Amino acid sequence: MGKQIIELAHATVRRLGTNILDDISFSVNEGEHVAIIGPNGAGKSTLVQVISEEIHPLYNPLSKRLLFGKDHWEVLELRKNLGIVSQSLQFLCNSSYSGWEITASGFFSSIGLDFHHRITTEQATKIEESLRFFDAWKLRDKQINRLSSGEARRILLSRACVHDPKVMLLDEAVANLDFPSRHQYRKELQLLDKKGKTIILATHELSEIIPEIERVIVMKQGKIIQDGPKTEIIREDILSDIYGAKVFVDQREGLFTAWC
Ligand SMILES: Nc1ncnc2c1ncn2[C@@H]1O[C@H](COP(=O)(O)OP(=O)(O)OP(=O)(O)O)[C@@H](O)[C@H]1O
Repeated sequence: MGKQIIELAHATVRRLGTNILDDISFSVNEGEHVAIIGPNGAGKSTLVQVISEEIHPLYNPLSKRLLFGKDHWEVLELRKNLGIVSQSLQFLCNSSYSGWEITASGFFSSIGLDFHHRITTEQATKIEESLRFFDAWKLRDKQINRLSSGEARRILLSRACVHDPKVMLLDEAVANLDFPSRHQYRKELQLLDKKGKTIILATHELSEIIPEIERVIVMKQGKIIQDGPKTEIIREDILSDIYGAKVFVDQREGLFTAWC
């Protein structure tokens, strides 16, 4: 396992008088993959946003946020190391930018392209490579708001990967995908693993947790209440306790599903 690339200590985020992240501490090593699960409102997206510096935790003398070994980042510089498909980026799908423009905007952490954005020949090559990698080259001229959810998600993944980030931060990236598209998405995650990326994904969909993801974090009410090997956490007794309802778990071909 590689060196530590994300380290959070005592991170608290407060909204409307409530701690929506409550004294969270955790770290991720280079090349490690982590799935974050937990009930609605547990704080999963907030944690992802803290990692990407979309949200800043409250100051506390004990708190720490080290990303790639540094505690201060210029946001655009930090984003070069992160490939993000977050809830807050989903609205990109309602824009009329083409698949190519959305992918290109990953170089600038922008929403589509603006008049001052100049794409170099080298960047154009990377845009094509990223679109082809996610089998989305044929979608390059199509407006994203005219694509299906699965097609749009492939464009968002192309955007997230175009600058060859070290870490992929994926928040509910399979929402609205049909079964074959989920299958395709898992293959895309496995390709990211083969490329040596660190994958951090927040999900309700346990089948998104590909065999290569071995560590699972469970959040509830803004806290991390479990953090460990997948096989020790995705269990009926533990999930039933977390969700407050009888949860059934099945495992097949290295993938889990759960239902109530
Ligand atoms: N801007 C905000 N103002 C007030 N409360 C907020 C704000 N953003 C999030 N929250 C609250 O913070 C809590 C955590 O939200 P978050 O989106 O991180 O949870 P989540 O685990 O990702 O949920 P879900 O699985 O439903 O997407 C929720 O109770 C939510 O209502």
